[in-house]
Amino acid sequence: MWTLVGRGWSHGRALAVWAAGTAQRGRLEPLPTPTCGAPAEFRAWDRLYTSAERKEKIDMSRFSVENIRNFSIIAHVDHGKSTLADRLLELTGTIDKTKNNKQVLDKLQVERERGITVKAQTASLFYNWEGKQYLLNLIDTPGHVDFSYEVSRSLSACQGVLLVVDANEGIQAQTVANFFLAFEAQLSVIPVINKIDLKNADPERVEKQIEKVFDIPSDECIKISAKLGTNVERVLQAVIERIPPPKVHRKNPLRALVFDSTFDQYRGVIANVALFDGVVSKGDKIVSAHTKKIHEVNEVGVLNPNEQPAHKLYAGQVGYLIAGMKDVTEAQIGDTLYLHKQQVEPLPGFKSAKPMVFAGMYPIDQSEYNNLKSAIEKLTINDSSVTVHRDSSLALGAGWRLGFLGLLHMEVFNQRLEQEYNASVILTTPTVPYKAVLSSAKLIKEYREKEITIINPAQFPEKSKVTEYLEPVVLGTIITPDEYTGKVMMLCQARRAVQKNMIFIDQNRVMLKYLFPLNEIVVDFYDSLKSLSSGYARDKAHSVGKAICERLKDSLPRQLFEIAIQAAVGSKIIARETVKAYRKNVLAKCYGGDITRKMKLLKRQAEGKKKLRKVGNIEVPRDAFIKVLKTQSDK
Ligand SMILES: Nc1nc2c(ncn2[C@@H]2O[C@H](COP(=O)(O)OP(=O)(O)OP(=O)(O)O)[C@@H](O)[C@H]2O)c(=O)[nH]1
Repeated sequence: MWTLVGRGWSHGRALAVWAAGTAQRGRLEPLPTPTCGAPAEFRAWDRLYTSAERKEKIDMSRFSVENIRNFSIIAHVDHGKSTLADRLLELTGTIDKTKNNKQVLDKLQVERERGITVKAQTASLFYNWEGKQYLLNLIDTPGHVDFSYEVSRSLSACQGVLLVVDANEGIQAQTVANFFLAFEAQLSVIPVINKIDLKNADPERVEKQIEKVFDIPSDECIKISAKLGTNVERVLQAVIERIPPPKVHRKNPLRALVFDSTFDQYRGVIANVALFDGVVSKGDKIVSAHTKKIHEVNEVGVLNPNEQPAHKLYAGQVGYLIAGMKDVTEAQIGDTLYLHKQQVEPLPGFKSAKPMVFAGMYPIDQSEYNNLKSAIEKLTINDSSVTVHRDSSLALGAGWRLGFLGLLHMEVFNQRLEQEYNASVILTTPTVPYKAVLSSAKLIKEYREKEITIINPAQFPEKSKVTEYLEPVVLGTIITPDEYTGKVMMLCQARRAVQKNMIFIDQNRVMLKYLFPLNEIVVDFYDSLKSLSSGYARDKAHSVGKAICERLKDSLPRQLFEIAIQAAVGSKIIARETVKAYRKNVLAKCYGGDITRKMKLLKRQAEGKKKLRKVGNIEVPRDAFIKVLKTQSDK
């Protein structure tokens, strides 16, 4: 839901979170050079789990509801979720202990290259403890704020979470945001302090922070080293002891929540489901509460972490289901599946993800339009949070306007297009959506709405048609060392942010909450924040403007008159370049003759050029736009 906040509007649960003064990986890192094919490590993992090696169908009835735990790992970026997941998979014998087990659940090439989790993955772990066999369903979640939509949907299938905090860095902005997602969903939270092997680790200080910020007694924290495996077994035991089994009924008719879905070109949609009631098996006819379409189930199973077919899935369990659906829209995230002729009340679904950053995407060469179209279609099948509208531009030709959850999401999408579909694209500078409240009944009738959402700057309505413009705002959390507080506050004010809260989380760390206009932070806020803490804040407008002018100068064909290229911020010109005119030799036919005749000819030429300059339109070749846009995206 969009709720109006002051003169802006805010996104229901989306928290923009940033951290200052930390050594975490940057949001706006340049893209690594695309590589073709999978890295060696990736191939090794694939070889371990080819479908030919799948085991016999597994009998899941042996796991009664009391012996099931559904949990997730949440943390700030880089605090060690994926490493902990690897250790849990090893400890439960789900994967062999080898040195190659690095981020086993991160299957996408982009995830491995950037070392980030983008897509939440599920793994069912079988674990014997005190004479009982437990089924522990682990759902790995992305740490970056752009993917917090993935976090919240993963959490809806869980009863508890492991909240991982780095023993050196302590609580960071995203630790706070993720904790509150779990808290709102009323999940049990097990705090895990990771990386205690680091030289600068200070687990006692982090314990105190956890007590202060989340009100969790410090003796509940488990101190581990996911890298070395220290104390990881205690984490598994805490999952069993502190997280309750799911509250479900196996005798009731089937009620399954779709919490993720992927598309396989041979088998169709593979839906990840959490069963709240009933049982499902091959041959069952199921109905989607959303589309009302009937499908026959071909296969059910659990992810271990590769697909492991099962005879049946029972309430309380988490697994996958294949039912001949040809498009992920037929198994939308948040949808409820039930048995044909046994209709049930649908489970509360998810709020659909709202794209917050829009950019134009065009093929570098228009003849590639259809290939790119099909690549975008395939990729969006697996990422339903991207929106696609057809668009065209005089300069760049036919293309699309795509909506993303954030800038990193946009970069990852672009990188996946390049790596998985070999597509080369031009992306325009990202913008945020605005709303315009229309001024007259006639206009409201024309647009069939009181308020229109504008995702393309070219479609901004005239001022006379509008009573008010609204912009999206986000609640941001910044955690910074005390010494930078003043500078950070000045930066926030300069970005039109309104302070909401400020607390000291320990002697030298401050947590600030601000309401930010999204447009002010979407592109370079994180960079500015980082440069503040490293002491080299600078104004980028001049250098960016100059670089664009220089590129345009090199790309524009010369004309008979001089062309001035200027970069402006508002009405202030910040950079200028000149494309020199061709000079026709008007004196060529003037053999000898006196000097006044020559002067006259030159004067006439200068006047002609002046006139030309006034009326002269220049045609900017498509290439020039592409080159300019490329410099921007290279930044
Ligand atoms: N020294 C030390 N390093 C660790 C430990 N756990 C993880 N790391 C390192 O920390 C880095 C980040 O770990 P990941 O497991 O990828 O972090 P993550 O939280 O999954 O990251 P995202 O998926 O991007 O959110 C990697 O270089 C790990 O090797 C630990 O216990 N000790």
